[in-house]
Amino acid sequence: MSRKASDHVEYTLRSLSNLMGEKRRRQAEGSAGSSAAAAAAAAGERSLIAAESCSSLNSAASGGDLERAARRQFQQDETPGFVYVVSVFSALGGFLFGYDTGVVSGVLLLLKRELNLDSLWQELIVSSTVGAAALSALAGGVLNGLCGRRPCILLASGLFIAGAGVLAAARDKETLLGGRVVVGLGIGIASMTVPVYIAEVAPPHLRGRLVTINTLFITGGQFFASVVDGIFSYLAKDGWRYMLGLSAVPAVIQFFGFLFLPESPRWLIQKGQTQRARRILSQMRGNQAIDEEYDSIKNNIEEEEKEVGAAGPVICRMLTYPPTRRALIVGCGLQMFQQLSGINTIMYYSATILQMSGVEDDRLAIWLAALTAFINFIFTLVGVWLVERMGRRKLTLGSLAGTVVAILILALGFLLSAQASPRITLTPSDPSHQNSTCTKYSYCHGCMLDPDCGLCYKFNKSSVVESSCVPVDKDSTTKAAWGRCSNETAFKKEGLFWAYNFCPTPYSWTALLGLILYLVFFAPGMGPMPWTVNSEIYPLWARSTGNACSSGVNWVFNVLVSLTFLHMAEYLTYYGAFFLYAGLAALGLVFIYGCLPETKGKKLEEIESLFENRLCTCGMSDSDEGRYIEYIRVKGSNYHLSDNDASDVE
Ligand SMILES: O[C@H]1[C@H](O)[C@@H](O)[C@H](O)[C@@H](O)[C@H]1O
Repeated sequence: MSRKASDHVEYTLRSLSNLMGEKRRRQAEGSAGSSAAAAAAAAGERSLIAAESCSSLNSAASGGDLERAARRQFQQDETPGFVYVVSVFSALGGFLFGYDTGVVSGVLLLLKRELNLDSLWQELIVSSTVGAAALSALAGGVLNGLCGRRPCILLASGLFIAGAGVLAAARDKETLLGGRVVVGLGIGIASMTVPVYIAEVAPPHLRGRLVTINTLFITGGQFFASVVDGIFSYLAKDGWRYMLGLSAVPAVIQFFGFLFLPESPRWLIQKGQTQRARRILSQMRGNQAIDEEYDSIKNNIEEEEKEVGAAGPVICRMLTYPPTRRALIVGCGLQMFQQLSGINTIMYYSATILQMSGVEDDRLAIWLAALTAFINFIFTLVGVWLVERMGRRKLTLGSLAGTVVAILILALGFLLSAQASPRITLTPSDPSHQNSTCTKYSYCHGCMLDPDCGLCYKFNKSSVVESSCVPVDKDSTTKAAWGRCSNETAFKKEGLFWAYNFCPTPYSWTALLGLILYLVFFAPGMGPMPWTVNSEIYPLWARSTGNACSSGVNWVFNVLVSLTFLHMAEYLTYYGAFFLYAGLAALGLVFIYGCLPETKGKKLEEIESLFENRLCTCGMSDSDEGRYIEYIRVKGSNYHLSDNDASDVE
């Protein structure tokens, strides 16, 4: 269709679920209102359905090209590049979230020697950031509601810049701890604000994809951090300053970018700044008329205020109003199960899993850990591609089902390795004459689970011989504290090997296979969907608070899982811990199957209706009532544009 011709085309969007909602509302008012009104609504609905089938037939018979051209034009009109620019600038918050949480493992390798950090301080430096993120994500809800999304993103990037400065210049561990807390505060605010902001500026057919880009930036940040860790690990002195300071660069870009970028139009409408909201909305929608969207946001806000009232703290109103209570349960449940599936222990533990499968060199293990982060990143990209094709529900279910299988393979790998664990044949005596626990183990498996010990051994063909369990060096896990394996260059020359945290067995590849499968399945769905779904399931008045709570839940479970993993591994062994994660992930699968409705393609204002009925409907709500039908009218004829399928309208 030529540009000139398209100028005369009139586009109309209709939503059947709006009409359904209206009908339901009228029915609820049934006894008070007249039955004629309900009949009229039903008649309207029937005629619309009739129009749908007629127009489908019509278009199938004659208007294929015209329809396709109209779709294309419609989409072009709907999505100006500005929406992408705004989304990418906000997603830099996700990048910083990923970078600052990911970079710390490389930092610690260098720092613990330079500043003499004991394990308590190392733990403090890692968990203080995650703990601060949990607190600020919760506080971010109030800030978002009061000041808007834009000031919160600016605040987060300001905190990232300040934190990076403090960390790069730190002279002692206390300053470092302070810097990590500041960065954590930034991460928490960014993690809850960015998805909300993107969801509020994006058009419905692109919303899932654009919000998922934020998670792509998170995993991109984690990957970039692992590469930076690899590069600067060669710089023993001050390398960690560069690792930590580098995050200031994207933070400064985001801060200055956001000085020129707009506030969310939905938040502005809620605050009564309607002129500004209209201006920004038309900037975001290009040539497309914004009246319908504007009216629908405004009506929704007014209706919500009538239904829920404006008195009392938002969280209390959310908990007493069934649809938002249900949405909150789904949102927090998703975030909880994301963390309980063990993603961060997999990421943290990847170097060891890789070592188990035969990678002996420490440096190589760091680079292979970067490869793990890369797989996580690339498969999140697959999620960006799939989210508008498969929808959130199918993608999350498929992803979690695959994740459960992958964790089982991983656990099985550890189990087989434990069973095939080599016997310890030598018990050398401690030169300091102190009784070390290490020499008491008779199998490698016990030695591996003790964080103070490692295995020194030789290979005869492919079996382990002359093995001894001895204390690990306090400064470097790559060698023993004393004995045959205490001098790295000498023991390698003698054909000896040192295994810390793993046992050399023929089954190690099973764990490696489990690790790769885990990331392939987890990254496209369970990684991004909890963030994406949370950004869309709450009505405007509850959106900041809902996202604050669910992000808080994510961070709290993140701390819980990472802090308990090593203890769990000690008490339950590694395979026990992974069988437990598999069980928790399977529980999550049941929860998601029962409770997660499909939100693809729906306007934010329509999603609330998905939670109007009882919570666990096993996805039924996306079948009939929730059907979202868009129409375009081309020169007076109705063309059926999409029926729950935004994929073919790009
Ligand atoms: O969605 C993200 C992503 O999957 C990251 O890789 C993970 O580290 C985060 O904890 C999670 O929230």
